[in-house]
Amino acid sequence: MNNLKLPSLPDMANIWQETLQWTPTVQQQVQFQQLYEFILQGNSQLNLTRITDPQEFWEKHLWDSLRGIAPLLRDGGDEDVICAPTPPTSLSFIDIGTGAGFPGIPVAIAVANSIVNLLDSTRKKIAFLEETKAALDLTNVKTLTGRAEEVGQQPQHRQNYDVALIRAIGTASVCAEYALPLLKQDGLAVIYRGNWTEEETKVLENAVDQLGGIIELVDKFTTPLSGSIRHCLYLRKVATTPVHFPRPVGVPTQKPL
Ligand SMILES: C[S@@+](CC[C@H](N)C(=O)[O-])C[C@H]1O[C@@H](n2cnc3c(N)ncnc32)[C@H](O)[C@@H]1O
Repeated sequence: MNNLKLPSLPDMANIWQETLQWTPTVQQQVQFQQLYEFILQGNSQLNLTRITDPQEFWEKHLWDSLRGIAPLLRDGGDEDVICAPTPPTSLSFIDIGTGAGFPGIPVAIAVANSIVNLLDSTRKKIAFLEETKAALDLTNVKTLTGRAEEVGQQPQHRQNYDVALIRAIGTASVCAEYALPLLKQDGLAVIYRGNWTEEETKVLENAVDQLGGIIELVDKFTTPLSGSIRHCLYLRKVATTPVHFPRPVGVPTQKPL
């Protein structure tokens, strides 16, 4: 890494608090900044992200990653309240197709009492994430190189995770086929989307049903800086996923459910 002065992320304490009822600690802010700098520097060798402006990085990578897990963290008393990002018990997460570490790394920074597994098929990206993990001292992060279709059939990973996160990987039914086999019974898949319609929910329902899941919530929200509309889909695993899912590499995308 060189010594060039890199831009600083904006201090968004008020917006974190207003939107998630959570404010990062000084250490977490330092880790977010380190992550930003690592990605800016890594971008010169690897195509990690086109989002490099500090405000845009904050909103589209940091805030968006944590907004996806917000409903998981509700205290159950008031449905409208989103509690600080610390689940009551330690959870095991898997981020499928994590790329430069989103949403998995911000989640690992915010939710230090949980283990976050980062899965990607590109070895170079996983090598970059190993360096990031060491530099940020993220002892709760594990990395895994592989295809979701294959990992989902491996006994050490199948039915092994409480929460599967999946952002910017194909259609929602492909995401569901990658995520649901990896979940324990009652586990939750979080699919991050931009636009979403009721018609798409109806199509997805059929795919999710075949995989042993239900659509528990379609959460629509507005991003705090640019005012964009986004959605997160929350799928609950309510039955065992049939053994032939996920189908072999390439089949979920070529013949979506
Ligand atoms: C567009 S990037 C998204 C990265 C990140 N989730 C984000 O939102 O910024 C897609 C990533 O998924 C990985 N990927 C695509 N298909 C995959 C599969 N079947 N199994 C594992 N990783 C996959 C690619 O290598 C790439 O790093």
